[in-house]
Amino acid sequence: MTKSIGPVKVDSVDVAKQLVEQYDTFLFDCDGVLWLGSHLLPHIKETLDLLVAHQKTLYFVTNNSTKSRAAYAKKFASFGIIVSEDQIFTSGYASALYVRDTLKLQPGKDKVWVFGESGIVEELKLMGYESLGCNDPRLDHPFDIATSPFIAQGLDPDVKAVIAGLDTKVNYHRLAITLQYLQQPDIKFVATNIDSTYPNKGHILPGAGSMINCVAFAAGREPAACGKPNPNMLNAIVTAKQLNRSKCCMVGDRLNTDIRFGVEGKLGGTLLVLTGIETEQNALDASGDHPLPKYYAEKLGDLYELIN
Ligand SMILES: C[C@H](OP(=O)(O)O)C(=O)O
Ligand SMILES: [Mg+2]
Repeated sequence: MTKSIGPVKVDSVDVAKQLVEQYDTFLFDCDGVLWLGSHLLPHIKETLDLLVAHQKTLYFVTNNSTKSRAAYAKKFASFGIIVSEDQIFTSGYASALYVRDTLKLQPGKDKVWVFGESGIVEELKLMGYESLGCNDPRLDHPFDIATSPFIAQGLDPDVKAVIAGLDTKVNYHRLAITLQYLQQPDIKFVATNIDSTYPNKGHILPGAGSMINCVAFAAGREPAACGKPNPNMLNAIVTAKQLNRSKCCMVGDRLNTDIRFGVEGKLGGTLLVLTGIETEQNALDASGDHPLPKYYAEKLGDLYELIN
């Protein structure tokens, strides 16, 4: 049996051209690949333009649920990159699809408690679901069991699911009320993604998984996680866009989400970039419990810098 070679570094024109030529569709993770927060990484626009010029199809698949697909399209536009909403898939959208298609909650009747940000609320609203929690300003007040309106009014009986995701306004009030809903066994527990951290401007910050685990631990429950590496997210994209998995390449910065998503999703290839979470040592370490990428590069912009 031929020994499979390890990850190939994209550090020459030949390898860069080989990678680009063998796939017709590229699925890009966002945080740590395209940008770090509001900082666009080097030669991203040039690389995406180069791929489009080579008739490649591009999609963007992010576990960051804080923005809706429409808001992400605006973020791309702020960098001068024109991307349509239907090229963008977020873990908030994947979670709303799960509520609609798997949990089959009734729009206009069943409500969702959101421990997360507006990206989740906006995707649920597009499907006709009312959300509670999230940006409700009453949750910004320090929790006091004697005065919390959520305790005084009691739980909303129409809430049939909790969606938990990255919430940069997390506080004890939000944790306490989310737990009250999760203590109801009939209320379904959905998580957008499991990322323990996410990269932002040279720092590694607590990710959705860190705060979701807080309420999961308190409730003694495990959520259904909808983002990468959940194959349902990839299946939804492949079906919606009629993709040929063998001609797709997943580009990401995290091994246990992006690269696992691509490898277990049987995509033709994967490219790990080292501008986010992982190091070159991690990219080559076969002893971990995660698959290794087919290719890796210092940054995505190397494709442009090598080929151009
Ligand atoms: C890290 C992740 O975003 P992604 O890297 O999937 O765009 C997230 O923000 O939790
Ligand atoms: Mg990322």
